[in-house]
Amino acid sequence: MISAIEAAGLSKRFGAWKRPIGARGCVDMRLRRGARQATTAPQRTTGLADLDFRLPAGGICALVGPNGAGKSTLLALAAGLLKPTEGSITTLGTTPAAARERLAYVAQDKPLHPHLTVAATLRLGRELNLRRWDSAVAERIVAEGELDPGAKIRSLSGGQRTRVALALALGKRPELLLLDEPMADLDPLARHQLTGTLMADAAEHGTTVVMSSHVVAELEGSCDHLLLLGAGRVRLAGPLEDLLAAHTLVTGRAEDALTEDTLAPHTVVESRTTGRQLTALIRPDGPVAASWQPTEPTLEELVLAHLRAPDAPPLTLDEAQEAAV
Ligand SMILES: Nc1ncnc2c1ncn2[C@@H]1O[C@H](COP(=O)(O)OP(=O)(O)OP(=O)(O)O)[C@@H](O)[C@H]1O
Repeated sequence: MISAIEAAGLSKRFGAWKRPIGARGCVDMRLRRGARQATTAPQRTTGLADLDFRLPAGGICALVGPNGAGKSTLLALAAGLLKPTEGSITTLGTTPAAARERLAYVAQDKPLHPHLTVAATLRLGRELNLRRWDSAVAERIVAEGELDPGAKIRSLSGGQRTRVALALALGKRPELLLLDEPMADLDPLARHQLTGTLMADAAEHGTTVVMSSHVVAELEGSCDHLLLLGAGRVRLAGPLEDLLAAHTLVTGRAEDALTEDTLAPHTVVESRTTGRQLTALIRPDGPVAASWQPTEPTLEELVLAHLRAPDAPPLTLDEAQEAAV
């Protein structure tokens, strides 16, 4: 089965040259001459470190993680706007550059031509994608936001620009849609309505959608794959149903837990004590002791527990690997 995205040993580091800063905040030439070694040492920031994962085609993948986790970096690599430092990434079974016509990418800052009108922006979208353009969906998204087709992009609010950017992306009728926090500046009603349009359209056309978001509760019920990044690494990856089933949220009396240590056989992702109650997210290894009340976590509980416990062991559930076992 073809993968929407496949990463093998994928790393991305960003380089920057540190300049010595003098007392008044400007570059100090004496420091520059005296400490040549220090002035030219490259400062490397890790965007992604040794990522291995496979995202199957079809369905909606939620890409989550704390600020700086590497979500935007991964989306830009998948879109072919960045090149890996090491390892490889393929999209739709080929290089991101070769897949460019078949994918659409909406960056966090939604770059559009400010001097064009909404109608001219859509016309440009059509001209650039003559073979694939779906004017019906693009015009519907714009119309649902009651945007004036004659309005200049620069006169639109942030949320209205997002709507135009999504209209362009869906109008391209992509096989893979990469969205970087697409709903961040939409009001709750627009968010709800556009999410509905996006999901229905993706389901109808079999589009794979990868969507980064910090609003995890809103992804519940709409995504079927999860990729959780932390510090440039994969923390959780796999079909959402399987990841949820691999975890159990247990609650019990804190004293019982401490004295009996009944959670020891399991992998404890995170545990918290509130008053006399202890709640823990575990990956069970065998039956859970009867003193614990087990429930399946929600997506939000799963993600929050992993965000609170950045050192918890990672878990990747790959459909292909499981089928092979
Ligand atoms: N152009 C760049 N130059 C230098 N460092 C960069 C660049 N782009 C990203 N980084 C660094 O790479 C890391 C990952 O950044 P990235 O923007 O991918 O995170 P993110 O998960 O999208 O964060 P956020 O949730 O805040 O949008 C961060 O440490 C960031 O500082």
